[in-house]
Amino acid sequence: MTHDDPTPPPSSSRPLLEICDLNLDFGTPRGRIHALRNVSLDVPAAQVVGIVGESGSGKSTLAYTVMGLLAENADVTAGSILFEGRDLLTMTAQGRRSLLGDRLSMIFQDPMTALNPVRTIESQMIDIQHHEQGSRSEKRARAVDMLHRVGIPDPKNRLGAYPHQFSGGMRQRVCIAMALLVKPALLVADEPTTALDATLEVQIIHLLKDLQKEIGCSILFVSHHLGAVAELCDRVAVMYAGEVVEQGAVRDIFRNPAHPYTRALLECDPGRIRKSTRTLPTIPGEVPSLLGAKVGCIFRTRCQHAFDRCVQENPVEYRIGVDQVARCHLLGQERLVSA
Ligand SMILES: Nc1ncnc2c1ncn2[C@@H]1O[C@H](COP(=O)(O)OP(=O)(O)OP(=O)(O)O)[C@@H](O)[C@H]1O
Repeated sequence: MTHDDPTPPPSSSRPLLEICDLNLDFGTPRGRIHALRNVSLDVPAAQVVGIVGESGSGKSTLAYTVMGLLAENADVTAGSILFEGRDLLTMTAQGRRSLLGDRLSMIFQDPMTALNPVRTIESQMIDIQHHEQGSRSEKRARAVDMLHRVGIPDPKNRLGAYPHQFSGGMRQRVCIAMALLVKPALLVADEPTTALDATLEVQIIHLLKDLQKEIGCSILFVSHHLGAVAELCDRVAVMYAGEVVEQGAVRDIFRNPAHPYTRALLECDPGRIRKSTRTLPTIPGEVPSLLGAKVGCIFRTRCQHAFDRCVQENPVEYRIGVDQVARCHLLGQERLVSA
């Protein structure tokens, strides 16, 4: 990550999505919750980037911020989110609307969040193509083709059905079909398999992988499931209490985790790198309150290696090898890597 590099990279090598030093608070009667702190993350073109971390670490907040679907009490206090070089945070509402459902689309944990229960799948799949050229019958044919590709049996006849007439797994397939029908550059997927049973999860992950390759889009994939991330993603960012503590190539991080939090997550998950669908097990201790300012390492209260510096200073990002960075004082202390 070289966000402070004064020379911008050539546009062809520029990541599709560049999240730089993003800070977001939620105003609450108890005070301000710092849900995202100095989050920097790139999503390269045609790659899948996973976001993992325990519940409450800020994964969904990050995904929703990219999509501009923020709660009323949310306040972005600093940072930028560049999508194809344009800042989504300062863009006009009209500019953002023109991207949604065209260059940017989303799938949710609960398919009913995306589907209108009182309209047929056909009308929703035709509507979502409002940016696309073509007659209604051409759009209908594209919808049938996409439903077929996501594995909906007898798609021509199923077009006239309402969402409640599909099972949970089939509804999520319909949502994937809708999200990919417009051939987005970026698909944001917020725990799309969490509500499904293990067999369905594996099927949906394979489906996403195949379609991502075929369409050539990027995916920002939020998940609790390390196995799903290992299966689908090229890169992964590990979040803890609103911060990205480690990120890099999936293979490097799963083989050689550098941050004690990443290690703890992986050590607790015997199915790692295999096709596990386990949820993240608990690590001893509790996630700290996100209220108020923080000094020092956010993970120190649960870290068995914590020392004085972890209390006094926020860790900087250390580079490990070519494509892996982590925020941990141990990495500087042991002089394993260069800052
Ligand atoms: N509208 C809101 N108002 C106040 N706090 C919020 C709001 N939305 C989220 N939070 C808080 O922000 C923090 C991050 O939540 P978020 O849902 O992004 O975490 P997550 O990692 O996606 O968790 P999960 O895996 O359980 O969905 C949590 O402490 C959560 O309680």
